[in-house]
Amino acid sequence: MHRRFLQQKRLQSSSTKNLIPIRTSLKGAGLLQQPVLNKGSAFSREEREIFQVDGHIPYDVHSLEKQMVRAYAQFKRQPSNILKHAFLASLRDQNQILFYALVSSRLKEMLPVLYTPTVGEAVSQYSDLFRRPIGCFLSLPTAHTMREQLQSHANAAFRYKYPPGMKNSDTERPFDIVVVTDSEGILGIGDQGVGGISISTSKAALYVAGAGVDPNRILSVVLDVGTDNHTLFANPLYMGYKHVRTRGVAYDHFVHQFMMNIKELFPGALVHFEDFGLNNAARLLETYKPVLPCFNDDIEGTGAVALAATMSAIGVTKSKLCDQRIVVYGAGTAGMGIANQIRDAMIEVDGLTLEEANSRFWCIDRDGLLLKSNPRLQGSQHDYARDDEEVRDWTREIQEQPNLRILDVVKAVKPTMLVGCSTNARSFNEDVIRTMAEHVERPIIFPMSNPTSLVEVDPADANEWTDGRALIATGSPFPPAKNPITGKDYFIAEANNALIYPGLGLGTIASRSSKMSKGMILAGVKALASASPALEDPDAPLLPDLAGVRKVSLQIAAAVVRQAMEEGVANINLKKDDDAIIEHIKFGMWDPVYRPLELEPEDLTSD
Ligand SMILES: NC(=O)c1ccc[n+]([C@@H]2O[C@H](COP(=O)([O-])OP(=O)(O)OC[C@H]3O[C@@H](n4cnc5c(N)ncnc54)[C@H](O)[C@@H]3O)[C@@H](O)[C@H]2O)c1
Ligand SMILES: O=C(O)C[C@H](O)C(=O)O
Ligand SMILES: [Mn+2]
Repeated sequence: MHRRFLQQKRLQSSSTKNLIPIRTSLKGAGLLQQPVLNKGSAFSREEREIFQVDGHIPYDVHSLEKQMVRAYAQFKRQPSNILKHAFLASLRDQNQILFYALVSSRLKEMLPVLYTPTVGEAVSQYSDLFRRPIGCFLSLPTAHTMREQLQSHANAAFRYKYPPGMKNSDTERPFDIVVVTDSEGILGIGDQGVGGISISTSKAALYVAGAGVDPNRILSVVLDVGTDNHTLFANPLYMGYKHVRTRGVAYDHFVHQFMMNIKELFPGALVHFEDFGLNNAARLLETYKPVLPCFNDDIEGTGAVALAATMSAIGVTKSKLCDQRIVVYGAGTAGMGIANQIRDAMIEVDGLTLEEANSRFWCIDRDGLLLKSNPRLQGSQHDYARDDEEVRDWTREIQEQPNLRILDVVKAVKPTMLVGCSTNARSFNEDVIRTMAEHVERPIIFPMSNPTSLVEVDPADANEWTDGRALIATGSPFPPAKNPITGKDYFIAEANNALIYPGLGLGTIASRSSKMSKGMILAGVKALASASPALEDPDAPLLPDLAGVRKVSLQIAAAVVRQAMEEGVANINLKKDDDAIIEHIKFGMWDPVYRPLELEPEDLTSD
């Protein structure tokens, strides 16, 4: 049995996998309405006859390529990015293959529409633009039937049925990945109530387009516990639970009920937490890490991509991680995630002690520089809070500031690296950047806040104020900046977690791991850093282009699988050999191609 499976696996591991027929009993209008199976004008003559599609569609048969030409022209005709986003959502709802084929073929152009920054608008205008629901809406008042609601999604998810003898992707659990948000901290735009579903569906789309995860094996969820957003309350069209945001015991109970249902109904599935609020994100991750495979994209994904960009930058500056003096501006979910990830790497790579590594960071939040005397410190902030004594050594001019702001800290610390996760637009002003650049040859500057309007500094400005010396990475996509000295374009690395989470997720599910460990994340970071264009050319971007994420994801996933096997958390029977690992991952990847359709045998006999 096992040998036969391996033989089939070998047979199917090339592109022939895409030619395995799918069995269905759907016909006619029913078939056209199933986005997973619908081919629209691409149903072949034979399929049209067998599946009674004739009459439901114009006569001519079109290839997927021709359909993409038409869909792209329609996309281009949409007058704004938000309408382009809505167009793509409709396409996804009609024909899943065409949607992913189009998006994958033009990732560079489509990503900013499908994802950041446009997804921010899609979330905030969700109730106004609503057409058809995609995803799973778990609302607090209907918590008593949560299990049935999740089960109903599992039942409704399309499952491929391959002919006997072929591997069936319908394995023991209905979903491999569950992307969930409670919408309290969407990007930098805060509480967005039920509209947060669009961040979940958008992150899910990137697992597919960016890493080849099967779209039918991802569940996108919003936990609707109410909202404190007054604009949403004032909107008569608002579609969520109109109630102040539930907090405390009732909130924790609801989240716990959700997590326990996932564990029981979808055993081993990876839970991807997205855009939870500051008071919950780290706490929930810590609570559930030991319970089931889970991952917080804003903490771990952002930390991971920032660490990869940092490794790449220190390759250019020819320095070590432990040589960096790092100012983190905005000590929240993402800021602390980044500090923790870089700090842990200083320990692992450079052999620093925890204390030594912590001492390389100066973190600033609303109250200014985090000091040990501050009674409002929370979570990881305690690790990085500076001794009040230290500040007493700073110049009188700095000490006399009411609370230490970014410019004061930059003057005193002379950082090599400045990271922004504050949502405070344009806070890295000319003074801050010029002061930093006075003391360091190649200032490393990562304004990470999203969407575009919230960026701490426009990379074009940072580039100009540093005479083109800055090594820059941003959270949202930006056009290249001109080097004021050489006149050459400097391409800005997009340090968005989307460059790494799809690969981390793919590696975790491909290894069927019982968790996503720190070691697995670090392995993924190293794989991403080793794909940096700046390794070859110091004037090239610090990270590979997000448009090439699918290729990078495979390398990241392979590193993750290898590490999972080494740590003994993987649940697969595979040789620890790079080719075997890559082959195994590729085998499980989903491609947007039309597979031949075959009628269920019972339908054949009953006809
Ligand atoms: N590039 C990426 O991949 C990526 C990933 C995650 C988050 N982000 C971005 O980072 C930003 C923060 O996200 P988060 O999830 O950490 O939010 P968060 O609310 O958890 O943290 C924001 C922190 O900034 C602080 N802050 C706000 N205004 C400030 C000010 N004026 N001065 C100093 N500190 C201030 C807040 O007190 C809070 O601690 C968002 O814009 C988000 O889009 C980017
Ligand atoms: O969603 C993004 O673009 C990245 C990140 O998860 C964020 O919250 O900003
Ligand atoms: Mn996020």
